[in-house]
Amino acid sequence: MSSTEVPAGPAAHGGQRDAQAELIAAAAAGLPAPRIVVAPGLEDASRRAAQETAGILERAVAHRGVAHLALTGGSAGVTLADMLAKQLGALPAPVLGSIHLWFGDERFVPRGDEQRNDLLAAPLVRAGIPESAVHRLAGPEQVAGLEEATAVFARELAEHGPQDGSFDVIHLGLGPDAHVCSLFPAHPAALCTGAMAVAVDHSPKPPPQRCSLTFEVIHRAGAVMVVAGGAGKAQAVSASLGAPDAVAAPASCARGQATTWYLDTAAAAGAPS
Ligand SMILES: O=C1O[C@H](COP(=O)(O)O)[C@@H](O)[C@H](O)[C@H]1O
Repeated sequence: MSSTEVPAGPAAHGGQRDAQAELIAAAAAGLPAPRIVVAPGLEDASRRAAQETAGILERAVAHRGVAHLALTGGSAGVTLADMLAKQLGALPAPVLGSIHLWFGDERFVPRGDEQRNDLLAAPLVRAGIPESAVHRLAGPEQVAGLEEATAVFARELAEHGPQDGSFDVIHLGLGPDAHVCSLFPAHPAALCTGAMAVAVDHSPKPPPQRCSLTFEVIHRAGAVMVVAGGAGKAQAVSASLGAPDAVAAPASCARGQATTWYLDTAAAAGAPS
């Protein structure tokens, strides 16, 4: 099945969508429950995540000669990128030269547009990650449309991405509606199975066209790190740390082989005690 086929898309009937939602929730429920780390502020929470990320990537390069990290956008993405640049800047050049950067989701707007998540790669490139190892979604000025951009991205993932689609680390921000990547509540694209990347049209959050990794890829990751700060995220935290439900709270299905939520105290107000 190609990445551009969205089996749970508008053409999919309700029963099919229900079945895919159940499949995703069951897969998430079979993975280890998230560990929760609470820090005083978003910067501290991001620093903790960045420290653990740098350690995992360094060990991956030592073992396999290569490491793959998917970054997030949004408020957490900004602090995470800065903290990570500090941590990675301390690693030897050959390690930095073996790290590949991807994006858990990207907005389908022109390259360089301020809405692009991939602008967050800048501090990491300044820290020593080669620009050639930054894997960016094509913009509308480069391809015919979102479907083609998603297909090209999925091909790049298959050819140059992690073996078996297993990222070493995936960073995820948390939307106030409990979305992760561009997998939104009640949006058919969130239920895509059988593909690594999915085209997300009519996103409830602007811009309306995006490309996202799927839950299948998130579930295969060695480490999934959800980072969130602020009281505005507390309700989403509460909705997401219960039983997995891909439709009502996609973040509840955001689990990998190991999952950690790094929260500041305000966001952690929504976490179970
Ligand atoms: O649109 C997006 O939103 C989420 C969360 O963003 P925030 O600004 O509410 O923290 C982000 O994780 C995702 O990567 C991004 O594209």
